Amino acid sequence: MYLQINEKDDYRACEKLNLFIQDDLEEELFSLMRDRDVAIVGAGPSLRKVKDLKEEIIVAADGASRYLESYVRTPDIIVTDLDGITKINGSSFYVVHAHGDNIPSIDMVIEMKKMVGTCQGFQLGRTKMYGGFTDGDRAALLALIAKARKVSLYGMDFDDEKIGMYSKPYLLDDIPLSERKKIKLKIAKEILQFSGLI
Ligand SMILES: Nc1ncnc2c1ncn2[C@@H]1O[C@H](COP(=O)(O)OP(=O)(O)OP(=O)(O)O)[C@@H](O)[C@H]1O
Ligand SMILES: Nc1nc2c(c(=O)[nH]1)N=C(CO)CN2
Ligand SMILES: [Mg+2]
Repeated sequence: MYLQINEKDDYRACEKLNLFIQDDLEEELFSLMRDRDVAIVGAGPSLRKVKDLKEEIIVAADGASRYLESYVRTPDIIVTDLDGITKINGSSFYVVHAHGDNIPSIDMVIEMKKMVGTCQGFQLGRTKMYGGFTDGDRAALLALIAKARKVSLYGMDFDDEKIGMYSKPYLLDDIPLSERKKIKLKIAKEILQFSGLI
């Protein structure tokens, strides 16, 4: 089993996302995290143990944003490939990742007040590439690049046998890891180890 990522589709996705980007808000995004204590929150099963966060800035990885909005506080930043969220809130800064498997969902960015777009393999126009693979490790690298004072991880369960229920809007409970998700989490773990964050 491998991920079967289609480079041409990734390119098309990046082209589409770039068409939606009017202003380059990268500096505004970085300034939210610079010299701040930043919490990066993933959607692993341990997310439901997060009751409050002391960090000044909360960055949610995709589906984790739905839990945080309901039970903790609205994330300052949401890093998403658009399949973990169902609606756009008016206050978070969105970092949207385009790839070959989310091309139709890219339309959702129209509603976002503040957005930076990222792609993989190609950097076109105003899109960015900060490194990383899954929304969680991409969010963590973003905080490092933005020069956060301290980066703390929550809801990141790379060795768990389960995918957390907040990973997708249609899940009602944690579910066993699929082969595809296992590979994705292995890549994410290696990136975070290489970055010295775990
Ligand atoms: N056991 C886990 N289950 C789900 N997410 C996890 C787990 N452990 C860590 N995470 C992190 O939480 C992040 C958010 O989860 P989510 O499933 O919404 O991510 P995603 O990157 O959008 O994945 P997908 O490829 O399924 O869209 C992941 O990107 C991953 O980095
Ligand atoms: N084409 C494609 N690219 C990706 C995908 C995916 O499902 N398809 N998932 C990712 C991590 O969540 C990162 N990149
Ligand atoms: Mg997702």
